Amino acid sequence: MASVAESSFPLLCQIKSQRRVTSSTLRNSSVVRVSSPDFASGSLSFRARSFVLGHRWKFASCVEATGPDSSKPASGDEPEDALQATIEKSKKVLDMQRNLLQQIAERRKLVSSIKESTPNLDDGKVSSKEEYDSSVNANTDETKEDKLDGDANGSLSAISNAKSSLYKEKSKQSSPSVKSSSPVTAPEKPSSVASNGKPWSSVVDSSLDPPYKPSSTMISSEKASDPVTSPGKSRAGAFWSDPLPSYLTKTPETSSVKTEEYMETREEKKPQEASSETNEPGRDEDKPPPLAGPNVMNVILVAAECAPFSKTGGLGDVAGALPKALARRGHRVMVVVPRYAEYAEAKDLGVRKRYKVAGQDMEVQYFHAYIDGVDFVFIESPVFRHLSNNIYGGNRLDILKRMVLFCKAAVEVPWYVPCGGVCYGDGNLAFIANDWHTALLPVYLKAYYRDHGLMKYTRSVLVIHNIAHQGRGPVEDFSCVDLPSHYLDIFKLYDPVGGEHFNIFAAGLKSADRVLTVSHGYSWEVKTLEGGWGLHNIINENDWKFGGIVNGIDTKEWNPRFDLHLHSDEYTNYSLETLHIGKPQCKAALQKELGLPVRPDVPLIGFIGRLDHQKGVDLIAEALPWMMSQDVQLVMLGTGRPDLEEVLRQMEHQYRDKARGWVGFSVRTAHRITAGADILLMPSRFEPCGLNQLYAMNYGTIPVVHAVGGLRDTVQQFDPYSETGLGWTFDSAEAGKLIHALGNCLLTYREYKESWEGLQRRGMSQDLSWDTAAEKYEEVLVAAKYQW
Ligand SMILES: Nc1ncnc2c1ncn2[C@@H]1O[C@H](COP(=O)(O)OP(=O)(O)O[C@H]2O[C@H](CO)[C@@H](O)[C@H](O)[C@H]2O)[C@@H](O)[C@H]1O
Repeated sequence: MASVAESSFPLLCQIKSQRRVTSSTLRNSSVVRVSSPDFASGSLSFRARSFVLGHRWKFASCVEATGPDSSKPASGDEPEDALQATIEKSKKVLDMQRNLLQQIAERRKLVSSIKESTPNLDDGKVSSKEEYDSSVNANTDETKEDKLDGDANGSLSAISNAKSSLYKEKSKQSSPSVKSSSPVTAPEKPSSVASNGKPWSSVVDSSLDPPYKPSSTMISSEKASDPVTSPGKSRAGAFWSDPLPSYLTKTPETSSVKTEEYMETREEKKPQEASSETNEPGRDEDKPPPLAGPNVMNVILVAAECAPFSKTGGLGDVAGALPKALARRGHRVMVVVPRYAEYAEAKDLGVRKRYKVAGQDMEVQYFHAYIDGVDFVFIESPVFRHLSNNIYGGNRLDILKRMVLFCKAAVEVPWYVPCGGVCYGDGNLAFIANDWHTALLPVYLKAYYRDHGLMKYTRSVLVIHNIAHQGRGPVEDFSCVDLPSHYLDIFKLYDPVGGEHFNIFAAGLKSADRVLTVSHGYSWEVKTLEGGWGLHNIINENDWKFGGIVNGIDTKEWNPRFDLHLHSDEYTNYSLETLHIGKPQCKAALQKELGLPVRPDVPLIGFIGRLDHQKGVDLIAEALPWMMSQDVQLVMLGTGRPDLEEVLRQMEHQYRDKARGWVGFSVRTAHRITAGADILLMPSRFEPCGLNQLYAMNYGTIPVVHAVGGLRDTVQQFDPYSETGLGWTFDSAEAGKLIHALGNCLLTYREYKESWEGLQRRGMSQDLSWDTAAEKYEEVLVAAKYQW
């Protein structure tokens, strides 16, 4: 075992000898590390008590040490000086006492936060299991195959159906008329061609933040299906392209899964009224969040993508923003990401290392940039080069090898990469791995180090952004991951159709010290047969270390006040105070840019996202005839499945006067749609968190969403009677439900202007920043740190 690890990791031997020298230093350097064997076996409350008692003892010693000194001869000549000295000493004692009391209070807070972040340690686990069992039992009269639905990519529509009978829409408005409205008289002649005369739907723009150049990016639909030019699609299934087992690809009739418990876990939003200056979005930039104090840790987030350097979707956004929020709390934070391209900010650190991947020697280099308080470390290797637009592309084994190399190099970054001249080291350190791509990291941490008594104080947290993608393959793939043979078992997962297979996410979930997902709703869903995509049993077995934290947003990047993409082409920045002027200006600019009639009165509906089954694009397609019969405009931006890209092209072709389909990946266009649209549609079949609805609300754009996963956590249904809520929700992934919700939304837009403005203001007034979520991450990291 050791020989496998040591042959692959020369560092291992090196560290072993170094550790003998440094372990005591490291132990002492940890702010609040509990390293004694007594503490390790003790309960949290015991640790807390011991800490407090320890301080009491110290305090007693202090009092003794600072008490009257009998060894000093009494001097009758200087009674005042002696008195003064005693007073000074007493003051010092009081100060120390105050300090200690404060520390004790902080300790208590820490202990209670640890307890709160491990609510399922005892009884929670049981209730959760019961919840799960009851959900499964509720379906016993259906076969597994009857319950699940999917397309070739294994997307699952069961969740939405499961919720359908349970979440009663609170709509109090009349259903929309589905009759065609009279044709719109356009003040300006609509045009479905871009300035170069090409149709918008044929534009493929796959650069991260590109200037729009339609003429040079025109491609045929065949080319659009090429993973090289369709980054979003490749993420959805290019790696594990083998079809998912049929138990994940059947449709449930209905499901009677109980959601009461789920509803309880949902955090209600408490939107504030948005009249004051201080409520403006972006204000939180001025007010740093509270510092982590004694909880300060070294944190290394490892992800396959990180905005703005590399991005195919929400994972990139999270990897770009969460670390900054953690750094703002005072943690030392690093992001490790592959170097897919040359990034001007990143400099070669001159460190070279070699790793064996499936028997092949591979060299990596490390590039570094320090931005917004965060160390960004880019791992350079020929296997990552030029993959910016195809991060998850290539054949299964190629991608597997890339991720093996990446995780092997990333787990050693704290030893080799001197950021600001100093390596992070392994004391007081936590890794945050993300999705299956980096799920090998917790396994390597364990197999190569902790099993050998190394990196004992390093913890790993694995975050599930989308459980539908798992790193599946045949069992033989185990030979590529370079682990001792007894590790094979944790990768094996039984599949009713394909039998036993190799599953990277399964191994990561078992090995990580903590597991998180990106919303409360999704944390419930992944424990169910329908939402767990075959991993629900593992998650339920590890419920004690599992939780959900709703994503935040980068309020610098996605803020109408500062948005750089609104600086040109007649767009403008705006805030709550200038919403009346700024948003209509952005809408007009968007209509103009898209070649749609510039009409302030027509509701402009947007959609942004990967074109796949998850995002419910087919539901929009089904609802399209009704939508196009209304006096509305629609713009859809996305890339992915060729058939759905074709839907966008067809839509634009058929409804040239009111619809635009932008096939491609354009960050700038995403920002402009978010600012210029009145309504954002998100009919996702499942949505672990969803960021676009959060961005939309921050821009005064009203979300209409399928109430599932994070969408349900974050979009509270509008109630016209109490004038509360943030948008419209519908309870099952059906076109009819979407039409109903959108119809109510359109009615409010047209007839109830004040209600509409209230919705906008409530949305914009929320604190959607990462600061709140970062504090919760911190609690989980601290809990992991004290977990033995
Ligand atoms: N064609 C295009 N052009 C430009 N930008 C585009 C685009 N298509 C998508 N985007 C952008 O990509 C991001 C997508 O965010 P989502 O939350 O919808 O992510 P996704 O499903 O990829 O991620 C998963 O991870 C995230 C993060 O945890 C979860 O929120 C989510 O539910 C889960 O499915 C947004 O910033 C969006 O603007």
